[in-house]
Amino acid sequence: MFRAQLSVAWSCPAAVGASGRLLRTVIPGAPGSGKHTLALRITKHFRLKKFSSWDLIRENMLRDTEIGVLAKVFMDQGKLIPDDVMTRVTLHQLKNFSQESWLLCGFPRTLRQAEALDRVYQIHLVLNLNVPSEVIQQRLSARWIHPGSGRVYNLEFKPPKVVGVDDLTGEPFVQREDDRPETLAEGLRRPTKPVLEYYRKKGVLETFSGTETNEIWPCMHALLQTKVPQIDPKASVIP
Ligand SMILES: Nc1nc2c(ncn2[C@@H]2O[C@H](COP(=O)(O)OP(=O)(O)O)[C@@H](O)[C@H]2O)c(=O)[nH]1
Ligand SMILES: Nc1ncnc2c1ncn2[C@@H]1O[C@H](COP(=O)(O)OP(=O)(O)O)[C@@H](O)[C@H]1O
Repeated sequence: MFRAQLSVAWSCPAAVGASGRLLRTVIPGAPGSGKHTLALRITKHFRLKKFSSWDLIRENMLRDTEIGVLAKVFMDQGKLIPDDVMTRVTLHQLKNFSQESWLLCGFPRTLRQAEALDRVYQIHLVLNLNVPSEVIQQRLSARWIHPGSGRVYNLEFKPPKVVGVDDLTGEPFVQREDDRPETLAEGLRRPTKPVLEYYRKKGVLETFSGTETNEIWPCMHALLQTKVPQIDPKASVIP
């Protein structure tokens, strides 16, 4: 059993965020490692604007854009979307938020994406999730999503109010094609080792190991408290 722990010493000066400097954070994360669940908690507690690569892709797929059609081909095979496409949509989205602190969820996952991001923005903090593969397999077999909004459920961890339908719209939810054990086993959607090594060398990588999001969250919360203003400093860490 893993214990939630920070395996790398905190490296950024405590003044970041508190000094009013913009904080650029990324949470790359393997499928099922809990990055979306944690990113939602982060934005509930801290003044960070969240961008999720999955939201960007999903919106394009729903609108049937050229990018959406292309993305679907790769996603259906359980693969990552090509670097140039993913980088272009992400950087385009960030352009309008040059004066805000942000959190990128699911990007970058390859060295090329990290380098492209670096050419435009200095990344101050990388939240790396280290969750055992067998735990991931189990979670994803129980992951259901509402395709319209991207809201994520889990029959064990975050069950809907009514089985089979989205809490807000009452519309049916579905399982993702690419959450099949066969596609996951290939590990094609994991952030690659070079991308993590790239950030480790820059001294911005913070690794959280654990089998439960609720175990990782207090550690992540404690770290973020030193770097970015909280929405309500008196609010409890409990999500
Ligand atoms: N059993 C269990 N499920 C979790 C936990 N954390 C997240 N989940 C669920 O696992 C699935 C994957 O989490 P998600 O945040 O979507 O992972 P992502 O693919 O890294 O964004 C979702 O269905 C979550 O509701 C946990 O600690 N335990
Ligand atoms: N940074 C990225 N580079 C390439 N493809 C991506 C990236 N982020 C998301 N995608 C594509 O969108 C899909 C859904 O994204 P997300 O929900 O974040 O993935 P997962 O749960 O698989 O980690 C991914 O499986 C992948 O096909």
